[in-house]
Amino acid sequence: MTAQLEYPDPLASDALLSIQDLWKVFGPKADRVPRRPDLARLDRKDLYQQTGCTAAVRDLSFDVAPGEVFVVMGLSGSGKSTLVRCLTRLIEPTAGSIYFEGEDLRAADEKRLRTLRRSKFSMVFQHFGLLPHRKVIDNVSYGLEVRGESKPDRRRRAQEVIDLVGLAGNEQLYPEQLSGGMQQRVGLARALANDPDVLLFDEPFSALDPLIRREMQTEVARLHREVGKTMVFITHDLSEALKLGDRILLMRDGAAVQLGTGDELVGAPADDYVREFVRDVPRADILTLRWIVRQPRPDEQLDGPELGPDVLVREATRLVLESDRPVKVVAEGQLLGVIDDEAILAVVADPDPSASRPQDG
Ligand SMILES: Nc1ncnc2c1ncn2[C@@H]1O[C@H](COP(=O)(O)OP(=O)(O)OP(=O)(O)O)[C@@H](O)[C@H]1O
Repeated sequence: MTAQLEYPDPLASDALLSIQDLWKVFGPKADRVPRRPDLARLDRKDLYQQTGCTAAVRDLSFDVAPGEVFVVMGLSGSGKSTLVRCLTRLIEPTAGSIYFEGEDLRAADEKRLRTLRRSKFSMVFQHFGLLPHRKVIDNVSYGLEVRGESKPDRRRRAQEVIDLVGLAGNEQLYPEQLSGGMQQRVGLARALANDPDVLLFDEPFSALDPLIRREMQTEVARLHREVGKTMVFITHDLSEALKLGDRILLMRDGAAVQLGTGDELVGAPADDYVREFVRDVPRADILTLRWIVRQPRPDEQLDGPELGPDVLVREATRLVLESDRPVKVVAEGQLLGVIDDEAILAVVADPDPSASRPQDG
């Protein structure tokens, strides 16, 4: 199975965000590029040579489901920041449509957009964007102040989210008195204070050192479990994408290379570019038994232990290797197939992701 790019129908879908045929082209007479197939199909270099334009976002279509963590991943310059800014029209798209809760955002006027940006979306930036002369509590409640909420309401809500992100006790400090990780917690608290429908993260942890970065990823995963917000999360870091993303959109030169779950990218890379991207991922930590189950042979005894298809290969390794019979993979009482030592070792020991193929069911 190769993960498919999705082409959503905003009227039919229950997506929170639905993006269709979205383009952002920078340069002279940019709007001719999406309209003219002879220009639209040029690669980055040729497009620039012929028109002086760069397509930062190139014909993207995808849905984000309510409650989903949707990760946009790609190397520097692949168009991630431009894409996330197009979603709320902080950058005006050149072509395509954006539906949010069924509303056509490209038809919204500036006043409506400001209201939406203030009440429905919150952004968390790489460089925190905190106000240096305001204490933590006042940074967190700033958005509520802009919205005109009363002081007691602001304080109550700010304290709630400060507690939620683990900043209690630091309310009266100024940003410069905090470490990078703590400053980003303030950024998170500020984003949550507005109680938005969607949190947009633009490489929020890139400036943090690796240990703090991992801690913050765990924090975001926990917050997501606790508050269940829809998140669009931009990163160039594959392990971060795999850790956080329900689905991952991999971009290259503005275009979608693959959209799928982490295990789809790792187990069924759409092309050599994705294969190279995921080459060093420990596959046993990402692939589930679904990817390596096979039909039993007629002579095989089917009285071995049972596991579900969504168990990670790493977690199943010991049981499978210790069992003298094939382990059965069972979902809802139905036998999907079996796993043997060979299948496990192929994933644990074989670095080539093209070796695995998922089984249906
Ligand atoms: N205002 C602009 N004018 C012209 N070109 C731009 C502009 N903004 C972005 N670009 C170009 O669009 C492409 C995508 O940029 P973008 O910043 O969205 O990528 P990115 O994946 O977010 O990269 P990074 O991680 O380095 O921020 C790049 O080639 C960039 O040079």
